[in-house]
Amino acid sequence: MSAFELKTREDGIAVLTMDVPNESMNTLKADFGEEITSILNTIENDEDIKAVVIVSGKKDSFVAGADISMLANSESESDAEALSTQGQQVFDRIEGMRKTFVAAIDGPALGGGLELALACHYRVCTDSDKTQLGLPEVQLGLLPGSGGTQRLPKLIGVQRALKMMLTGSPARAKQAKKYGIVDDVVPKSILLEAAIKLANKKPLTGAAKKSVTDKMLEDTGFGRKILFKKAREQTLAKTKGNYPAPMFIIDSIEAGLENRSKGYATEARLFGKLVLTKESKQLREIFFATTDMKKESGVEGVEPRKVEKIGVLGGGLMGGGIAYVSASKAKVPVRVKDISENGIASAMKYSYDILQKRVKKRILRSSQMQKQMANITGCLDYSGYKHIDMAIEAVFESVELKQQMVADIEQYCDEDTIFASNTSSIPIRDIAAKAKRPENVVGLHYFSPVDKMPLAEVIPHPGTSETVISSTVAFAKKQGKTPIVVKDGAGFYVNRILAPYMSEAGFIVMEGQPIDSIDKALVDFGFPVGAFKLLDEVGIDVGTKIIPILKAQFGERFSSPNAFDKLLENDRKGKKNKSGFYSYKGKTAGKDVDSSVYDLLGISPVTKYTDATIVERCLLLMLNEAARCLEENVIRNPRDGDIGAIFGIGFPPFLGGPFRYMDEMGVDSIVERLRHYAEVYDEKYKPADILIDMQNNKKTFY
Ligand SMILES: C[C@H](O)CC(=O)SCCNC(=O)CCNC(=O)[C@H](O)C(C)(C)COP(=O)(O)OP(=O)(O)OC[C@H]1O[C@@H](n2cnc3c(N)ncnc32)[C@H](O)[C@@H]1OP(=O)(O)O
Repeated sequence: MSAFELKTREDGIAVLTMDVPNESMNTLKADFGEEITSILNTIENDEDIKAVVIVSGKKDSFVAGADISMLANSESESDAEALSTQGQQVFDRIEGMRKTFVAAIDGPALGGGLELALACHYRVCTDSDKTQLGLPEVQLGLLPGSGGTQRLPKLIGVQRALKMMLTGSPARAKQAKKYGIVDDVVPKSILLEAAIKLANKKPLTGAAKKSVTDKMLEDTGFGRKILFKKAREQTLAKTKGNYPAPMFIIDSIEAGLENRSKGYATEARLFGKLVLTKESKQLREIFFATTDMKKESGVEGVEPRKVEKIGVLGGGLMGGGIAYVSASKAKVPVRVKDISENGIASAMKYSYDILQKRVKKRILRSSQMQKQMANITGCLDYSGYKHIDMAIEAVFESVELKQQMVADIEQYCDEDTIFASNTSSIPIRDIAAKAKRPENVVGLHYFSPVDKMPLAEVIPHPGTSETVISSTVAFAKKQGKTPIVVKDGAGFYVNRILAPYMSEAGFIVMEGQPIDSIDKALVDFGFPVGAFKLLDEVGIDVGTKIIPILKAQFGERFSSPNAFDKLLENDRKGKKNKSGFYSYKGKTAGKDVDSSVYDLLGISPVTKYTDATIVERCLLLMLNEAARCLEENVIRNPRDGDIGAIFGIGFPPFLGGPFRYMDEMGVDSIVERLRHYAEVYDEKYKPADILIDMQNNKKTFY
């Protein structure tokens, strides 16, 4: 079966439908080459064909880019470069045709899919929520390798194109029109009609309309020098040199502005290099892991119940975030219960602020915003709770309070209403201990800020029913989360591996190492923020609360510096009360360490350790604990452990997660370093049994 079908209409406009057999989404594959060439020959030679409209035969999607799995077949940089050149040549031919090509886009047009559309002379897309146009290659450690780095800057200007390619964020329909990526946005029902209208125009390629300032910056040698210098500086500040792709994107765009053929050659050569990098391989694995996880139900073969109406208990920061993702992503009515009207108002404001921004950016229409806001209502009692399918609890961390919430839900709601607790530290079995229907109780642990962090931990206790597990997993997915099912116990998975890493950063400070030097070492290594910045963000009170719980279950290896109690006695809670490790006063709020913290801790800061030692000491404890979690079946497999760490903590994605990283480094070397620190420093570094066993049997995690 062929992936393409060309049908010429009576008016001389040919409709080229792409529909890759046996796949849910169209992707571009190297072996389409011959077929496409033959179709283009037909189009060129058939005088009855005046113009071409490219459409997708798939429901709700255009083309999702080059086939990512195909890239693994490239054995050398030149193999991968050849893939890029092949794509460039096909798209060049389309652009150079004397017949008009129009891309009619409904759903995602990403990567190579958008590059195909950019090679067409005109583009029209639907106003569907699913429509998105972007070049997300950077998220795979790649660059747009089929002319994207050359055509997008021409079409929408260098600065906007740079931003889109460096972040990988796609544009929604309205934004795409505003930026000039598409010529028109129409309802789905008239997509073909609109495309045909454009097909009757001459085959001209579009160019960005620029302001005088943009012309100065983008179209003069001097301006470009400034622009690219700044882009490189900003990129390096963000990537710390850990990701090669963004710099290569800048190089390719710059080369193309100097000279067309140099631009295309640079793009292909650098694409070839990137495909073979370790970073891109790890990022591609993350893509495959997350697509696999989208298909999993949490319990094989157990159908989830529908969750069509929910309650959120507690309107604080977490409750507000949970209400937002439920109303806006899962699109279900949410009833927020709080003990004060202020609590309800703050939960509503959480959604209002985010939605308002989206309206301003033209991602959302005002009417859509109103509809989503109308999905959130509040109450001070349990009115409106009778028929909710799930109550998600996000109240203060007290087991008695949470048990009371379970009893309330059992009293006011239906018999099968699920009670999901967003506790970050209390074992779920304790919350369920007094429940009449413990089978309905489950943990559903989000990460702050809820609207941004993609992970959710689903935590059954031994009595949770399988249907409750699969229903919770399904609902978390509807909220846009990637859920992992983890075993009940202190800290579950993510906080359990984070805690020793954070505490170790604390011990290093107590030895006198400056706070900012520790944070910088961790950020340069690839973490999104340093340990102390993170504690300030999360709240020192909240962050340290989990330590005694972990220590009670797992013992001394979870100790943290006693001196941290002094911070709490001093009412240092972090950013929320403008008093933490960093200073939150004045213009540089959050940038500089608040030096009075050293007096409080009784230390005089002096640099003692190299970045490598700091990172190694913190990281090894995290890796060792992750290995223990696998050993104890807290996580189901290394893949869940990697995704959990990347999506929940921001473990450097280019390293693939703790388990892929250990495989990459070699279990031998991890064990050797752990033993070294256990001998010279503290026995908490004693390697987990699973690591020693793997070393003896020469095993890897994957
Ligand atoms: C030379 C070029 O410049 C290089 C490139 O184009 S690199 C590729 C760039 N494109 C991308 O990064 C887009 C990747 N895809 C996505 O982000 C998402 O799949 C999407 C937003 C398009 C759709 O998401 P969603 O609706 O949740 O569907 P999702 O489950 O992810 O995908 C559906 C199927 O398409 C597959 N798929 C989607 N994009 C794919 C791609 N580019 N390559 C291979 N498979 C892909 C998925 O693996 C999945 O396969 P399955 O049905 O066998 O499990």
